Amino acid sequence: MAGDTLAPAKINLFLHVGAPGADGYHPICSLMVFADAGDRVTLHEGDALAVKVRGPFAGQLTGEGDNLVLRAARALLAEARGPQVPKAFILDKRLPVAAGLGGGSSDAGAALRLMREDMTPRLDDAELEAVAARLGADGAACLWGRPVVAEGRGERLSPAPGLPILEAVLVNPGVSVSTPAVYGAFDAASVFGDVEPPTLPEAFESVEEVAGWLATTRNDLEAAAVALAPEIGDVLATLSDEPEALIARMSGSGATCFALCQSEVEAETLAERIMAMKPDWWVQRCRLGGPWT
Ligand SMILES: C[C@](O)(CO)[C@H](O)COP(=O)(O)OP(=O)(O)OC[C@H]1O[C@@H](n2ccc(N)nc2=O)[C@H](O)[C@@H]1O
Ligand SMILES: Nc1ncnc2c1ncn2[C@@H]1O[C@H](COP(=O)(O)OP(=O)(O)OP(=O)(O)O)[C@@H](O)[C@H]1O
Repeated sequence: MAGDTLAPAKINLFLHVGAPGADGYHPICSLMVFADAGDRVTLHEGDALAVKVRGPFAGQLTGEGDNLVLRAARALLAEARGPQVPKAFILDKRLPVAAGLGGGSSDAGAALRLMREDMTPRLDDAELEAVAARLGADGAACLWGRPVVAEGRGERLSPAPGLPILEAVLVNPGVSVSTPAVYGAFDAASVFGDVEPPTLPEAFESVEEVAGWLATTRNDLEAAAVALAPEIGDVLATLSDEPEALIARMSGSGATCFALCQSEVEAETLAERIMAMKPDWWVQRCRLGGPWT
Protein backbone atom coordinates (compact mmCIF):
# COMPACT_ATOMS: atom_id res chain seq x y z
CA MET A 1 0.00 0.00 0.00
CA ALA A 2 1.30 3.49 -0.82
CA GLY A 3 0.90 6.68 1.12
CA ASP A 4 2.39 10.09 1.57
CA THR A 5 2.43 12.69 4.30
CA LEU A 6 3.78 16.07 5.35
CA ALA A 7 6.79 16.06 7.67
CA PRO A 8 6.16 19.48 9.21
CA ALA A 9 8.83 21.93 10.35
CA LYS A 10 9.11 22.17 14.15
CA ILE A 11 9.37 25.61 15.73
CA ASN A 12 10.47 26.13 19.34
CA LEU A 13 8.39 29.17 20.37
CA PHE A 14 10.51 29.26 23.49
CA LEU A 15 13.43 27.05 24.50
CA HIS A 16 14.72 27.18 28.07
CA VAL A 17 17.89 25.16 28.65
CA GLY A 18 19.51 24.21 31.96
CA ALA A 19 22.97 22.99 32.96
CA PRO A 20 23.99 19.63 31.44
CA GLY A 21 23.72 16.42 33.44
CA ALA A 22 26.44 13.80 33.85
CA ASP A 23 25.54 12.33 30.41
CA GLY A 24 26.14 15.71 28.73
CA TYR A 25 22.48 16.17 27.83
CA HIS A 26 20.65 19.31 28.89
CA PRO A 27 17.28 19.55 30.62
CA ILE A 28 14.96 21.72 28.55
CA CYS A 29 11.51 23.22 28.69
CA SER A 30 10.13 24.18 25.28
CA LEU A 31 6.84 25.08 23.64
CA MET A 32 6.94 23.40 20.24
CA VAL A 33 4.51 24.03 17.39
CA PHE A 34 4.49 22.79 13.81
CA ALA A 35 4.23 24.51 10.44
CA ASP A 36 1.89 23.72 7.58
CA ALA A 37 5.12 23.60 5.53
CA GLY A 38 7.80 20.94 5.60
CA ASP A 39 9.24 17.94 3.81
CA ARG A 40 7.05 15.36 2.10
CA VAL A 41 7.57 11.63 2.66
CA THR A 42 6.10 9.02 0.31
CA LEU A 43 6.07 5.28 0.91
CA HIS A 44 5.55 2.45 -1.56
CA GLU A 45 6.39 -1.24 -1.71
CA GLY A 46 9.88 -1.96 -3.00
CA ASP A 47 12.44 -4.70 -3.52
CA ALA A 48 14.52 -3.50 -0.60
CA LEU A 49 14.44 -0.86 2.13
CA ALA A 50 15.59 2.36 0.41
CA VAL A 51 15.12 6.13 0.27
CA LYS A 52 15.37 8.41 -2.77
CA VAL A 53 15.91 12.03 -1.83
CA ARG A 54 14.87 14.89 -4.10
CA GLY A 55 13.78 18.50 -3.69
CA PRO A 56 15.56 21.82 -3.11
CA PHE A 57 17.67 20.65 -0.14
CA ALA A 58 18.43 17.08 -1.30
CA GLY A 59 22.04 18.12 -1.93
CA GLN A 60 22.54 18.87 1.78
CA LEU A 61 21.96 15.22 2.68
CA THR A 62 24.78 12.82 2.05
CA GLY A 63 24.86 9.11 2.78
CA GLU A 64 21.52 7.40 2.20
CA GLY A 65 22.23 4.89 4.96
CA ASP A 66 22.38 7.61 7.63
CA ASN A 67 19.12 9.17 6.54
CA LEU A 68 16.76 9.40 9.49
CA VAL A 69 13.97 7.98 7.30
CA LEU A 70 15.91 4.73 6.99
CA ARG A 71 17.08 4.77 10.60
CA ALA A 72 13.43 5.11 11.63
CA ALA A 73 12.35 2.33 9.27
CA ARG A 74 15.03 -0.04 10.58
CA ALA A 75 14.15 0.77 14.19
CA LEU A 76 10.48 0.05 13.49
CA LEU A 77 11.23 -3.21 11.66
CA ALA A 78 13.24 -4.33 14.68
CA GLU A 79 10.06 -3.96 16.76
CA ALA A 80 7.77 -5.61 14.20
CA ARG A 81 5.98 -8.80 15.22
CA GLY A 82 5.85 -10.87 12.06
CA PRO A 83 7.26 -10.60 8.50
CA GLN A 84 6.97 -7.17 6.84
CA VAL A 85 6.96 -6.12 3.17
CA PRO A 86 10.09 -4.15 2.07
CA LYS A 87 9.48 -0.41 1.90
CA ALA A 88 10.83 2.23 -0.47
CA PHE A 89 10.62 5.91 0.47
CA ILE A 90 10.79 9.12 -1.49
CA LEU A 91 11.84 12.12 0.59
CA ASP A 92 11.08 15.53 -0.89
CA LYS A 93 13.55 17.63 1.12
CA ARG A 94 12.04 21.13 1.23
CA LEU A 95 13.44 22.18 4.62
CA PRO A 96 17.04 23.28 5.06
CA VAL A 97 19.17 20.69 6.91
CA ALA A 98 20.63 21.28 10.40
CA ALA A 99 18.44 24.36 10.58
CA GLY A 100 16.69 24.16 13.97
CA LEU A 101 13.48 23.00 12.29
CA GLY A 102 13.70 19.36 13.39
CA GLY A 103 13.56 18.28 9.75
CA GLY A 104 15.27 14.94 10.27
CA SER A 105 13.12 14.07 13.29
CA SER A 106 9.99 15.07 11.42
CA ASP A 107 11.00 12.92 8.42
CA ALA A 108 11.56 10.02 10.81
CA GLY A 109 8.14 10.61 12.37
CA ALA A 110 6.47 10.69 8.96
CA ALA A 111 8.19 7.42 7.98
CA LEU A 112 7.06 5.76 11.21
CA ARG A 113 3.44 6.89 10.79
CA LEU A 114 3.34 5.70 7.17
CA MET A 115 4.92 2.34 7.91
CA ARG A 116 2.66 1.64 10.84
CA GLU A 117 -0.39 1.88 8.56
CA ASP A 118 0.76 -1.28 6.76
CA MET A 119 1.92 -3.30 9.75
CA THR A 120 0.19 -6.43 10.93
CA PRO A 121 -0.10 -6.45 13.83
CA ARG A 122 0.19 -2.68 14.28
CA LEU A 123 2.28 -1.05 17.00
CA ASP A 124 0.19 1.20 19.25
CA ASP A 125 0.85 4.92 19.76
CA ALA A 126 3.00 4.43 22.87
CA GLU A 127 5.18 1.85 21.11
CA LEU A 128 5.60 4.11 18.08
CA GLU A 129 6.49 7.06 20.32
CA ALA A 130 9.13 4.96 22.10
CA VAL A 131 10.76 4.15 18.73
CA ALA A 132 10.68 7.85 17.72
CA ALA A 133 12.19 8.94 21.06
CA ARG A 134 15.16 6.60 20.59
CA LEU A 135 16.04 8.35 17.31
CA GLY A 136 16.70 11.75 18.90
CA ALA A 137 15.67 14.20 21.58
CA ASP A 138 13.09 15.83 19.26
CA GLY A 139 11.88 12.45 17.95
CA ALA A 140 8.79 11.99 20.13
CA ALA A 141 7.58 15.59 19.72
CA CYS A 142 8.02 15.46 15.94
CA LEU A 143 6.15 12.16 15.58
CA TRP A 144 2.69 13.65 16.00
CA GLY A 145 3.35 17.23 14.98
CA ARG A 146 0.94 18.64 17.55
CA PRO A 147 1.72 21.60 19.81
CA VAL A 148 3.41 20.36 22.98
CA VAL A 149 5.40 21.48 25.95
CA ALA A 150 8.52 19.30 25.99
CA GLU A 151 10.60 18.71 29.11
CA GLY A 152 13.39 16.40 30.21
CA ARG A 153 15.73 15.96 27.24
CA GLY A 154 12.74 16.82 25.06
CA GLU A 155 10.96 13.47 25.33
CA ARG A 156 8.53 14.30 28.19
CA LEU A 157 5.53 15.78 26.43
CA SER A 158 2.39 17.48 27.67
CA PRO A 159 -0.35 19.14 25.64
CA ALA A 160 0.26 22.82 24.90
CA PRO A 161 -2.27 25.47 25.97
CA GLY A 162 -4.93 26.61 23.53
CA LEU A 163 -3.01 28.51 20.90
CA PRO A 164 -4.60 30.25 17.92
CA ILE A 165 -3.18 29.42 14.50
CA LEU A 166 -0.15 31.69 14.21
CA GLU A 167 0.74 33.41 10.93
CA ALA A 168 4.52 33.35 10.65
CA VAL A 169 7.56 33.80 8.46
CA LEU A 170 10.59 31.50 8.75
CA VAL A 171 13.99 32.85 7.70
CA ASN A 172 17.28 30.97 7.37
CA PRO A 173 20.43 32.86 6.30
CA GLY A 174 21.82 29.84 4.45
CA VAL A 175 24.12 28.52 7.15
CA SER A 176 23.88 25.08 8.76
CA VAL A 177 24.65 24.93 12.47
CA SER A 178 25.35 21.68 14.26
CA THR A 179 23.18 21.09 17.32
CA PRO A 180 26.04 19.57 19.42
CA ALA A 181 28.27 22.56 18.52
CA VAL A 182 25.61 25.02 19.70
CA TYR A 183 25.07 23.13 22.97
CA GLY A 184 28.89 23.08 23.35
CA ALA A 185 29.13 26.87 22.91
CA PHE A 186 26.21 27.27 25.34
CA ASP A 187 28.13 25.22 27.96
CA ALA A 188 31.32 27.22 27.38
CA ALA A 189 29.45 30.44 28.27
CA SER A 190 28.22 28.81 31.54
CA VAL A 191 25.01 30.87 31.61
CA PHE A 192 22.31 28.29 32.23
CA GLY A 193 18.59 28.90 32.12
CA ASP A 194 15.77 28.04 34.50
CA VAL A 195 13.79 25.06 33.13
CA GLU A 196 10.84 25.24 35.54
CA PRO A 197 7.85 25.42 33.18
CA PRO A 198 6.67 29.05 33.04
CA THR A 199 3.03 29.63 33.94
CA LEU A 200 1.21 29.28 30.67
CA PRO A 201 -2.23 30.84 30.19
CA GLU A 202 -4.91 28.18 29.59
CA ALA A 203 -5.72 29.81 26.27
CA PHE A 204 -4.60 32.78 24.20
CA GLU A 205 -7.15 35.06 22.56
CA SER A 206 -4.96 36.48 19.80
CA VAL A 207 -1.54 36.34 18.19
CA GLU A 208 -0.68 39.67 19.88
CA GLU A 209 -1.33 38.01 23.24
CA VAL A 210 0.88 35.05 22.26
CA ALA A 211 3.69 37.38 21.15
CA GLY A 212 3.38 39.47 24.32
CA TRP A 213 3.56 36.37 26.49
CA LEU A 214 6.47 34.90 24.51
CA ALA A 215 8.42 38.10 25.13
CA THR A 216 8.62 36.97 28.78
CA THR A 217 10.32 33.72 27.65
CA ARG A 218 13.58 33.00 25.81
CA ASN A 219 15.55 30.82 23.47
CA ASP A 220 18.57 30.15 25.68
CA LEU A 221 20.61 28.82 22.72
CA GLU A 222 20.31 32.05 20.72
CA ALA A 223 23.49 33.77 21.99
CA ALA A 224 25.58 30.61 21.53
CA ALA A 225 24.27 30.10 17.99
CA VAL A 226 24.85 33.76 17.07
CA ALA A 227 28.43 33.46 18.34
CA LEU A 228 28.98 30.48 15.99
CA ALA A 229 27.04 31.95 13.06
CA PRO A 230 26.77 35.77 13.20
CA GLU A 231 24.37 35.64 10.21
CA ILE A 232 21.69 34.59 12.71
CA GLY A 233 22.14 37.97 14.41
CA ASP A 234 21.57 39.64 11.00
CA VAL A 235 18.32 37.71 10.55
CA LEU A 236 17.06 38.66 14.02
CA ALA A 237 18.00 42.32 13.54
CA THR A 238 16.40 42.42 10.08
CA LEU A 239 13.15 40.84 11.25
CA SER A 240 12.97 42.96 14.40
CA ASP A 241 13.18 46.15 12.29
CA GLU A 242 10.09 45.23 10.29
CA PRO A 243 6.72 46.57 11.47
CA GLU A 244 4.89 43.30 10.69
CA ALA A 245 7.06 41.23 13.08
CA LEU A 246 5.31 41.05 16.47
CA ILE A 247 8.25 39.03 17.78
CA ALA A 248 11.37 37.57 16.15
CA ARG A 249 13.28 34.66 17.67
CA MET A 250 15.53 31.74 16.70
CA SER A 251 14.06 28.21 16.60
CA GLY A 252 15.87 25.30 18.29
CA SER A 253 19.63 25.45 17.82
CA GLY A 254 19.25 27.67 14.71
CA ALA A 255 19.98 29.03 12.26
CA THR A 256 16.30 29.42 11.26
CA CYS A 257 14.43 32.27 12.95
CA PHE A 258 10.72 32.98 12.97
CA ALA A 259 8.59 36.09 13.13
CA LEU A 260 4.94 36.06 14.21
CA CYS A 261 2.58 38.36 12.32
CA GLN A 262 -0.89 39.70 12.93
CA SER A 263 -2.43 38.29 9.73
CA GLU A 264 -1.70 36.25 6.62
CA VAL A 265 -1.48 39.47 4.57
CA GLU A 266 1.11 40.95 6.97
CA ALA A 267 3.11 37.70 6.90
CA GLU A 268 3.05 37.70 3.09
CA THR A 269 4.16 41.35 3.00
CA LEU A 270 7.01 40.61 5.41
CA ALA A 271 8.10 37.49 3.51
CA GLU A 272 8.14 39.36 0.19
CA ARG A 273 10.12 42.27 1.63
CA ILE A 274 12.76 39.96 3.18
CA MET A 275 13.05 38.00 -0.09
CA ALA A 276 13.60 41.25 -2.01
CA MET A 277 16.17 42.50 0.54
CA LYS A 278 18.03 39.20 0.96
CA PRO A 279 17.66 37.01 -2.13
CA ASP A 280 20.13 34.45 -0.73
CA TRP A 281 18.12 33.76 2.40
CA TRP A 282 15.52 30.97 2.64
CA VAL A 283 12.17 32.56 3.43
CA GLN A 284 8.95 30.62 4.04
CA ARG A 285 5.58 32.07 4.99
CA CYS A 286 3.55 29.53 6.95
CA ARG A 287 0.97 28.95 9.65
CA LEU A 288 2.03 27.50 12.99
CA GLY A 289 -0.05 25.14 15.11
CA GLY A 290 -0.75 21.60 14.10
CA PRO A 291 -1.29 18.79 13.63
CA TRP A 292 -1.39 19.31 9.86
CA THR A 293 -0.98 15.69 8.83
C1 LIG B 1 17.71 22.00 20.02
C2 LIG B 1 16.49 21.08 20.03
O1 LIG B 1 16.14 20.78 18.69
C3 LIG B 1 15.33 21.81 20.67
O2 LIG B 1 14.09 21.21 20.38
C4 LIG B 1 16.79 19.79 20.75
O3 LIG B 1 17.23 20.05 22.07
C5 LIG B 1 17.80 18.92 20.01
O4 LIG B 1 17.10 17.87 19.46
P1 LIG B 1 17.77 16.79 18.46
O5 LIG B 1 18.41 17.52 17.32
O6 LIG B 1 16.72 15.76 18.19
O7 LIG B 1 18.92 16.23 19.36
P2 LIG B 1 19.75 14.86 19.28
O8 LIG B 1 19.98 14.50 17.85
O9 LIG B 1 19.11 13.87 20.19
O10 LIG B 1 21.08 15.33 19.95
C6 LIG B 1 22.06 16.10 19.29
C7 LIG B 1 23.00 16.63 20.33
O11 LIG B 1 22.39 17.72 21.02
C8 LIG B 1 22.75 17.74 22.39
N1 LIG B 1 21.54 17.72 23.21
C9 LIG B 1 20.33 17.40 22.69
C10 LIG B 1 19.20 17.45 23.45
C11 LIG B 1 19.31 17.84 24.82
N2 LIG B 1 18.24 17.91 25.61
N3 LIG B 1 20.53 18.15 25.32
C12 LIG B 1 21.64 18.10 24.54
O12 LIG B 1 22.72 18.40 25.00
C13 LIG B 1 23.67 16.55 22.60
O13 LIG B 1 24.98 17.02 22.48
C14 LIG B 1 23.37 15.64 21.43
O14 LIG B 1 24.49 14.89 21.07
N1 LIG C 1 16.06 13.15 6.60
C1 LIG C 1 16.92 13.99 7.16
N2 LIG C 1 16.68 15.30 7.18
C2 LIG C 1 17.54 16.16 7.79
N3 LIG C 1 18.67 15.80 8.37
C3 LIG C 1 18.98 14.50 8.38
C4 LIG C 1 18.12 13.54 7.78
N4 LIG C 1 18.67 12.35 7.95
C5 LIG C 1 19.83 12.54 8.62
N5 LIG C 1 20.03 13.83 8.88
C6 LIG C 1 21.18 14.42 9.62
O1 LIG C 1 20.67 14.90 10.87
C7 LIG C 1 21.32 16.13 11.27
C8 LIG C 1 20.28 17.10 11.81
O2 LIG C 1 19.48 17.55 10.78
P1 LIG C 1 18.08 18.31 11.04
O3 LIG C 1 17.73 19.02 9.77
O4 LIG C 1 17.09 17.41 11.64
O5 LIG C 1 18.59 19.37 12.11
P2 LIG C 1 17.88 20.41 12.99
O6 LIG C 1 16.74 20.99 12.23
O7 LIG C 1 18.89 21.38 13.51
O8 LIG C 1 17.32 19.52 14.14
P3 LIG C 1 16.91 19.96 15.59
O9 LIG C 1 16.05 21.17 15.47
O10 LIG C 1 16.16 18.72 16.00
O11 LIG C 1 18.21 20.18 16.32
C9 LIG C 1 22.07 16.63 10.04
O12 LIG C 1 23.43 16.56 10.35
C10 LIG C 1 21.73 15.67 8.91
O13 LIG C 1 22.84 15.31 8.13
